Amino acid sequence: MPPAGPARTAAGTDPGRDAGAKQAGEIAVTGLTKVYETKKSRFEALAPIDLTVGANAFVTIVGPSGCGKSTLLRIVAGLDEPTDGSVLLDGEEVVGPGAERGMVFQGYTLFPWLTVRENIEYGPKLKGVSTLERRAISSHYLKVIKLESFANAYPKQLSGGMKQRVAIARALANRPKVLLMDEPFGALDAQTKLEMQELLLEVWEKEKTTVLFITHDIEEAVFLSQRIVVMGAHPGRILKTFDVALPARRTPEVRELPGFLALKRELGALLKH
Ligand SMILES: Nc1ncnc2c1ncn2[C@@H]1O[C@H](COP(=O)(O)OP(=O)(O)OP(=O)(O)O)[C@@H](O)[C@H]1O
Repeated sequence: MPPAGPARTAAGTDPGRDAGAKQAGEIAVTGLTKVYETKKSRFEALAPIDLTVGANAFVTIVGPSGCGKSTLLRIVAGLDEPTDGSVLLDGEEVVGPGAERGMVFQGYTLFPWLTVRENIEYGPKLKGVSTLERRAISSHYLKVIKLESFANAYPKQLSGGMKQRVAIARALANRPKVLLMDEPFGALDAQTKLEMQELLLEVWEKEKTTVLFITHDIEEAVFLSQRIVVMGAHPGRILKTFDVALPARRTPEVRELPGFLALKRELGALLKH
């Protein structure tokens, strides 16, 4: 896990954001390619990709299995290198993992030997943030994810949805400008998934973090996103981008709107080919 960013607030204030915090979080991917090469084979995973994700935007990538979604996200995270092209975060080239980019994956990546609170405080602790400030940060995010009463529980005592809430809080505790989420709700049951989607939107509105989100679930993409990027395979490339013209506040009723259903249908048809 990347090290934490500096905590900029004193205990007792809202450590989510403060006036001095650096905002923004614009991702600019330009001419990005990825070729996996061995002595015997050459596989073009990503053809040139150009994609801008504005600061505080919520952008989702959908596409068939193997089209390179995770590869693209890993390169944006700095966990993998592009073959060509670049990723800029607020104009600065991404050359490795960094605290300003938080990751949440499908698998539960919590430390089983740490409590929920200790998991959330892990990043700030690595960075040398004082005990008092760490406590303020974890208390804030425990509230954000609505798990205050589980602060001292261990991951094995939590349900799948609760674990993913902690994973989100742990990423946020590093004060990232960007949250990179790779199928974070893919392993959850249908009802928990819906609850997590609503919680994530609440968190996103509150924390003003840019979100780049991968999913296989078209309904999830339409419900969450301001913009949906559809990728195709062989090689991985962007087929089409949709701006989601739905009310900014995504209440459950939004799922019944004609515009919601029409976009879901259009995406479904596009992904069938
Ligand atoms: N380290 C690697 N070496 C060789 N090929 C790889 C490597 N990592 C990924 N690939 C290939 O690159 C392609 C894109 O993989 P990637 O995991 O990015 O796809 P994806 O769209 O995220 O798929 P899924 O939706 O199934 O998770 C796949 O064909 C995969 O086999």
